[in-house]
Amino acid sequence: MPDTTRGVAARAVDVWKSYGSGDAAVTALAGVSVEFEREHFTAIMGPSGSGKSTLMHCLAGLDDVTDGEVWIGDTKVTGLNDKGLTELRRDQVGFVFQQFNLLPTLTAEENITLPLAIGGRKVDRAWFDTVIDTVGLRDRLTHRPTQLSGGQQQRVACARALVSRPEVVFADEPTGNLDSKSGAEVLGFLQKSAREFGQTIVMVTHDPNAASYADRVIFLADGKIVNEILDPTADAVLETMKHLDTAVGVS
Ligand SMILES: Nc1ncnc2c1ncn2[C@@H]1O[C@H](COP(=O)(O)OP(=O)(O)OP(=O)(O)O)[C@@H](O)[C@H]1O
Repeated sequence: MPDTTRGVAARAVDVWKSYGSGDAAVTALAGVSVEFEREHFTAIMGPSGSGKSTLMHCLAGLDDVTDGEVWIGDTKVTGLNDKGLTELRRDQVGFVFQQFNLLPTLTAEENITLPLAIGGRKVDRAWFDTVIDTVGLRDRLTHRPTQLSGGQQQRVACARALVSRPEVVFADEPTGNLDSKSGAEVLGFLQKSAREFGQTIVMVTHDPNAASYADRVIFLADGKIVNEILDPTADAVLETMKHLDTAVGVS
C-alpha cells in the first residue's frame, strides 16, 4: 500500500530516547527507524509503556531525542533551535489530543483559525469551507467549546489540525474521551483526510477498532518496532496485540 513515489512525511532514523540517568534511567525508545509515507494514515500501537507517546512526541518536535535523527518532510528536526522548533510545530505539524485542548474563550471558528493567525498566515477560505463541511461543523462555528459535545469539540480540534495543511497531523488517542459513535465519526474523518485530501496522519491508539481505520499499523514493544500490518482489520490488530502482550508482558 505505501507508495514511495509520494515521498516521506516523517521519518525516525535509529532513534533512542532515555529519561533520567544512572540507576533510574529508562530507555523509552531503543533504536527506532520508521518512515511515514505521505498521504497515508498510520496507527501506532503497543502495550502500555512501550514508547508510543514518546515516539510521537519525538517525531513532532515536542521532545528531543537522546540519539538518532528525526525528519518532518525535508526538515531535519533533530538539532533545530527553539525558534526552529516553534516554527516547525506551528507550520508543519498539526495535533489532535485526547483532551481536545481547545481555548474555552474562543469560538469554534476562532479555535480552528488560531494557528494560522499566530503564524501570520491567511485563511484559505475554500479549504476552510471544505474542512468545515466535511466535519459537519457549519452550524456550530460561533459556539464556544462548552456549548459543544465532546465529539463536536474533537471535530473542531481535527479541523484546527487540518486547516493549515500541515505535513503531518499527529493524533494522540483522539477517541479516548469519546463514545463509540462520536469516535467513529472522528476516525472516519481522519481516514477521509488521508484518502481524499492527501493528509498524512499518524495516530497513537490503544483501540484495535480505531487502528483498523488506518492504512497501516506499526507495533511497538519495549521501545522497538516489532511488527507491522497493512490494510488492518480490527481482528488482525487484536490478534497481533495478544502476541505482543504474551511476548513482553503488559505493564
Ligand atoms: N517524562 C518521563 N520521565 C521518565 N520516564 C518517562 C517519561 N515519559 C515516559 N517515560 C517512560 O518511558 C516509557 C515509555 O513511555 P510512553 O509514555 O512513551 O509509553 P506509551 O506506550 O505511550 O504508554 P501508554 O500506552 O501507557 O500511554 C515508559 O517506561 C515510561 O514510564
